[in-house]
Amino acid sequence: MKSSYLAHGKVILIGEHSVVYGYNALAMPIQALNIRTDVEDYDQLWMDTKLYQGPFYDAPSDYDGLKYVVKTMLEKANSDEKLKITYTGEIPMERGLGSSATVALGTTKALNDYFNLNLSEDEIMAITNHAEMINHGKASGLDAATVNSDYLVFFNKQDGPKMIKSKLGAYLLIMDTGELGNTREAVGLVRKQLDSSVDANKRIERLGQLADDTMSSWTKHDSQKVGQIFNEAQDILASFKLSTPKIDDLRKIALANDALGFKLSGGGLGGIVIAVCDSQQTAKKIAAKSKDLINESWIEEI
Ligand SMILES: C[C@@](O)(CCO)CC(=O)[O-]
Repeated sequence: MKSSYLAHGKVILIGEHSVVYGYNALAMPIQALNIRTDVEDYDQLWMDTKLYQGPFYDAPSDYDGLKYVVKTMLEKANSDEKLKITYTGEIPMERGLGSSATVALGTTKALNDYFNLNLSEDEIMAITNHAEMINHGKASGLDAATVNSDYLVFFNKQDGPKMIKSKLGAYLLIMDTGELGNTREAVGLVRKQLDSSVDANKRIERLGQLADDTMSSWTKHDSQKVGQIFNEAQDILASFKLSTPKIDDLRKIALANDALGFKLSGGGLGGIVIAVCDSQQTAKKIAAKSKDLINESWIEEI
């Protein structure tokens, strides 16, 4: 017997970090980046990824979220079946592209099919979110919701995801700095500042407001305004020490070459950055000018 599930990555447009504290955020799926999870019977419980091939529970601690998913699903199926779980495709890890949520969701859904468990969407998301908690210490649920959506997601912890089908009428340039951004560390760094500074709390609140402002500008197709909001959000994220010298350099290049706005995306401390552009040509020009600083880039119509 065999089952498989293809899950895609995500990019946070605005609201990273503030979403952990209950504010709204906006994130979009990236269909071009995806990972397929295949489950089949085998002579032992086995993991097969590009970076690790071996007994599932002996995998490095980076995979602790997945170990939780497999253990939970085997318990729900009341099974001790030996399985080989193979992950194919690539989403660069620790970049804010949702790789951990993608494989957690893919594993939960593939095992749900394999064992015919018929779990509800809520049960599947609860397992995926718990894996994300294990991976990141504190997870808002935004990543899991977005890798499970084919549309833009407006999200807060209380109400969950709301699908947004309208387009802004612009292009999003996504650039991978190649620097590993550790989400657990980034979330902890913000937490520490919030615990000791009233001003830090005001800045997080403002970040939440900026997500609301983005949503209203989005429905008015006001890409200039969204660009301005991105720039302010980047200033706030940088004030929490989540930016890096490379991100700061990329910002200068993007803004000097007609980007409407620029910010980091995801946990920060490296990872990906995003720029809103009025045309595909502008996005391509910025990517070309940034080529010595980045690993890869993608352009999405938004
Ligand atoms: C930094 C953060 O807001 C996004 C990580 O992709 C954490 C979270 O939402 O769980």
